[in-house]
Amino acid sequence: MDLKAESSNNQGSLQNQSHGQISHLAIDIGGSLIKLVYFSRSSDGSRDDDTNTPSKDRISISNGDSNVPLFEGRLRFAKFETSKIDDCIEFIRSKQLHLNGCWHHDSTLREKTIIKATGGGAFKFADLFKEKLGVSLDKEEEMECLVNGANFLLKTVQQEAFTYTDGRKEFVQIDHNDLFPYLLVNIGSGVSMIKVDGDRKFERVSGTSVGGGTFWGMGRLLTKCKSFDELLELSHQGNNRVVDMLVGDIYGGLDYSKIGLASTAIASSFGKAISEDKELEEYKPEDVTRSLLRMISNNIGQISYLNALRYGLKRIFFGGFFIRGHTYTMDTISVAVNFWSKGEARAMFLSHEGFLGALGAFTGYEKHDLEADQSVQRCSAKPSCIDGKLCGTLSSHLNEDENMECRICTS
Ligand SMILES: Nc1ncnc2c1ncn2[C@@H]1O[C@H](COP(=O)(O)OP(=O)(O)O)[C@@H](O)[C@H]1O
Ligand SMILES: CC(C)(COP(=O)(O)O)[C@@H](O)C(=O)NCCC(=O)O
Repeated sequence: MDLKAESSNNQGSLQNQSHGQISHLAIDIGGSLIKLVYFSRSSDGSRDDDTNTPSKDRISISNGDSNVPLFEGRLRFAKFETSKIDDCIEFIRSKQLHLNGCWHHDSTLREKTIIKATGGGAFKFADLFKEKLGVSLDKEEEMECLVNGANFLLKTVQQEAFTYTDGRKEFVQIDHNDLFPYLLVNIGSGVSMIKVDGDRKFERVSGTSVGGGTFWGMGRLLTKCKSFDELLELSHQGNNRVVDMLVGDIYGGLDYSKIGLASTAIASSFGKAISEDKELEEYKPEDVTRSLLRMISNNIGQISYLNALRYGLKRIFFGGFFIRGHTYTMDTISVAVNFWSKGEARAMFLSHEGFLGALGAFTGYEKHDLEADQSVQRCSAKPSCIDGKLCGTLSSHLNEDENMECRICTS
């Protein structure tokens, strides 16, 4: 297949864009947030139109048969609250991302643009996308997308996984030959725990409904915070000991050494509230928030560890937007895993934490390649790294808009 020729045939539909040429939009519509990943292609082979990105900072797309780059550009990330899905649709429309999801080669089918989509919203909002943008959502299984996204990142991005202990972030070098098995814990609105044994080899072994949605929902009710970030910021300033009942509160300031509990350990989350004659308004919102965050993070850390123990897994990777790169959250989860495993298991975090599902859906474009369907051959364009054939090193950072950008450096 001559992908270059097809690409230039397609030029017409792309010319009107004021930014780099876009292709392969994938979307993950979760209970709380919508995540988008799309590929923005350099039109002149040297620079991204809207970014001044040096030409070495590029992701390459090959036709799957070879590693010869056909397109260069970058993967872009964006997110929206699911409750503001209209803003997301407007964003897609304004950037014309929907015109370049999976574009049919066959002119009779050109009207039928398909976008790879995952998460419950791919079902819930399919009609809305059809009605507002005229696109069909090609549904990819959510757990499969999470695993594909995690495996892709762990194999491709140099500084993707890191530990967080005692306020120190330390990147972990992943040995590709020794990646499996591991436990993937995705903390979204709810929490899924997946035992990953290889590429496309996995089993969802557990989950809990006490997750990110619980923190955001309860936090909102208890503090009247208007945004998730405000809630996180508050928790940063709080002291959970004002709200939580500690072992020392029960044991007259002493440790309960016989069962290994320090006087400072939490005996009962929110437990102090029962013994004090105080109304909610008399507690500082920052203390309540801190206690809530700690309760939820501890609980997830503990259940994760128990599942790792159940299946003999030493490594636990945490993803999902609940973590939000928040140091206190990561610290609490790390301490919980370390405490319960007596130092045997390690909590690791992912730089692209919230985009696992969307990236996994993005890699789904590969499948069309395998199906070798003439009508969808254009879909066989894919980042060569997804194929496992690395062109370079993917690096990432958070930009000011908190949209993450990641690039492949071809040096
Ligand atoms: N800007 C935000 N708005 C709402 N929730 C956020 C935000 N940033 C992080 N979160 C947290 O991330 C969770 C959603 O994580 P995510 O992985 O996107 O899951 P889902 O796929 O269920 O939407 C929310 O429940 C909340 O705890
Ligand atoms: C149903 C879900 C897979 C949906 O994913 P999400 O939108 O929360 O990312 C997730 O919320 C979940 O795994 N909840 C926990 C359900 C349970 O195992 O009890």
